[in-house]
Amino acid sequence: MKWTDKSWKSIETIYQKIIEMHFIKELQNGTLPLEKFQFYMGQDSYYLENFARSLALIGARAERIDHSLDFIRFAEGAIVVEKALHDSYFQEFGLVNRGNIEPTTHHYINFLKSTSALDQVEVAMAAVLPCFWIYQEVGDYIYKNQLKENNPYQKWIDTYAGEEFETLVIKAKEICDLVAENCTEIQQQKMTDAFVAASKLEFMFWDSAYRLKYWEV
Ligand SMILES: Cc1ncc(CO)c(N)n1
Repeated sequence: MKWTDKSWKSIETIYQKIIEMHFIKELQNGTLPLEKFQFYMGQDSYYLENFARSLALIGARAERIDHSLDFIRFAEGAIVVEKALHDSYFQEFGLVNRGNIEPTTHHYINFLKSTSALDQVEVAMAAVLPCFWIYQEVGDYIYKNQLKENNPYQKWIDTYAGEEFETLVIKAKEICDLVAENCTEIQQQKMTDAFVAASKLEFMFWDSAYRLKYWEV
């Protein structure tokens, strides 16, 4: 079985929980309170910036030069999406600035950066894969199950349900499968562990936005 198939099986229950989340359901039918989306956007701006830094690090560390190019392009893509948040979405949704880095974002971006810097590069590739794959699955899921026209969050949904994003996800999955073939069982398990940890953090990222989870002290 491919590493990606095996690893998706191990996050199937996390994925099911994600699509049942209040945040996702309300994003889907357009009833998500603005304040929660604003919190999410501000945090996502920090997330995307640091996701891009992690992707660039992986690009620098990849064994194969074509994989370096792919990851450098992924990094560029994340910066372009972050720029779109700042240049248009912030204004459209009435966000003045992105605020501070709140606890879950802090956890997630530091997990990505430390994994990308210090762990085996194949493990780092596995750690960033849920950022692509879960968003594509969730984007497609929302797109197919929309309940309402004139959803204020439509543009956000289209970003991740589109073909352009799908192409990136296919590439990121292919690279993980390819590099996993040259890994030992133990190394492959470490890849899966990183994939599972990032998937849990994806859940927490939406959950924290729904709860407006700020630092308490
Ligand atoms: C938290 C999070 N994960 C993944 C993506 C998609 O790259 C995003 N925009 N935000």
